[in-house]
Amino acid sequence: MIPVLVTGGAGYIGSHTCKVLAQAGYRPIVLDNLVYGHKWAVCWGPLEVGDISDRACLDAIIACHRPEAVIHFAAYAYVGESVRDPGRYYRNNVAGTLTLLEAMRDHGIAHLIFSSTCATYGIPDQTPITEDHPQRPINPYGASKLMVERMLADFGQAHGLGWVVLRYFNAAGADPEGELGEDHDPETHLIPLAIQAALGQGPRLEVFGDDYPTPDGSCIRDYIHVADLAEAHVLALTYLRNGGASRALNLGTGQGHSVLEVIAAIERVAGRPVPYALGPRRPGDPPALYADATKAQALLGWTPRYPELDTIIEHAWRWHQGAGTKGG
Ligand SMILES: NC(=O)c1ccc[n+]([C@@H]2O[C@H](COP(=O)([O-])OP(=O)(O)OC[C@H]3O[C@@H](n4cnc5c(N)ncnc54)[C@H](O)[C@@H]3O)[C@@H](O)[C@H]2O)c1
Ligand SMILES: O=c1ccn([C@@H]2O[C@H](COP(=O)(O)OP(=O)(O)O[C@H]3O[C@H](CO)[C@@H](O)[C@H](O)[C@H]3O)[C@@H](O)[C@H]2O)c(=O)[nH]1
Repeated sequence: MIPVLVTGGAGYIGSHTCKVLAQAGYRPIVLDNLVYGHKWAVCWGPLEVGDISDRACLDAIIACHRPEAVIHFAAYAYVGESVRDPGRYYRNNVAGTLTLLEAMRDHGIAHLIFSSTCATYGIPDQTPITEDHPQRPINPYGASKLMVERMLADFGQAHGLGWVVLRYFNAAGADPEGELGEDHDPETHLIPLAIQAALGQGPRLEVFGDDYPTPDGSCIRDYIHVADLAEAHVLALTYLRNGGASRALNLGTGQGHSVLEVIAAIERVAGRPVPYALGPRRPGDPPALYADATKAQALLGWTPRYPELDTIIEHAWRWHQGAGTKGG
């Protein structure tokens, strides 16, 4: 089993990726400070509780497990909070990643896969968004991710680090086998909030804006199944290990769905209404974001297995309805 260090592997996308890594013959070593992650979500290898900005901790973990590569999920990812408290984002996402990169350099770890985001594009000039679209983030969260992308390019030039930057669109859904799911606290994402509203486990959903220049007036996003994201990481690892050149790749289905379409899909899947109210726009929300993900398909041989919105929601619904959260 090839050891791979997975920072943030107790979180939503990281835990799903560990499962697929293990199935592909890797040994995921999770490093997570458990600020947002869950112990119960680490099932396919050891959990090291620690922080990416703790150099001594990184040195000890790397010396002990000798990972061949790093998959780097650990970050804070609340857009609104990043506007109110940018320092928290630059310190954790940028400075923390710098500590990780220096440790990798000093220990001779040559490959890194990084969780970036469509939020680095800001408000797009055109959709679908291709990787060469200008990156003009409109909030500190997106800016922190773009800064890391720049650091990776520089570490590649100077130290020969090989990297794949994966720019996810909207991660959604849950493990098709029901072992894992989305359990953010606080939760801000549309699909879990709408499901919680349908289950009576949360307040009525507020639709952020119905006056956007879109067919039904609500925002359009590209929802990508978390299991498909997980698969892309394993393929990106294979790509780097086979000598592939460093690249940034969009991960999405290429299909946009409006907030009102998502609500309708949840009502269809759940067979019950989603209580919601129309509200004002949320500051910083671009009207429409969806990916041109043909590069990831061409380069990694990646094709989403669950591109249909109803399937994504079915898996999320099953997760929330069953365990809800394993943490209780
Ligand atoms: N969820 C999305 O739609 C989405 C979209 C684009 C990009 N991303 C990026 O993907 C990654 C994973 O997102 P997620 O939704 O799984 O988030 P998450 O919060 O569930 O997972 C992040 C994990 O990182 C851990 N962590 C944070 N800071 C750490 C630190 N300093 N040291 C060690 N562990 C730390 C947290 O405890 C958590 O378990 C993040 O980098 C996020 O920015 C997510
Ligand atoms: O209560 C809610 C929550 C969301 N929305 C809308 O639903 C869509 C999706 O919102 P959300 O699930 O919050 O995700 P985004 O804000 O689209 O995702 C951003 O936020 C992520 C951080 O978690 C980033 O990493 C992504 O790249 C970035 O696109 C947006 O149009 C929101 O306006 C609502 O109408 N009501």
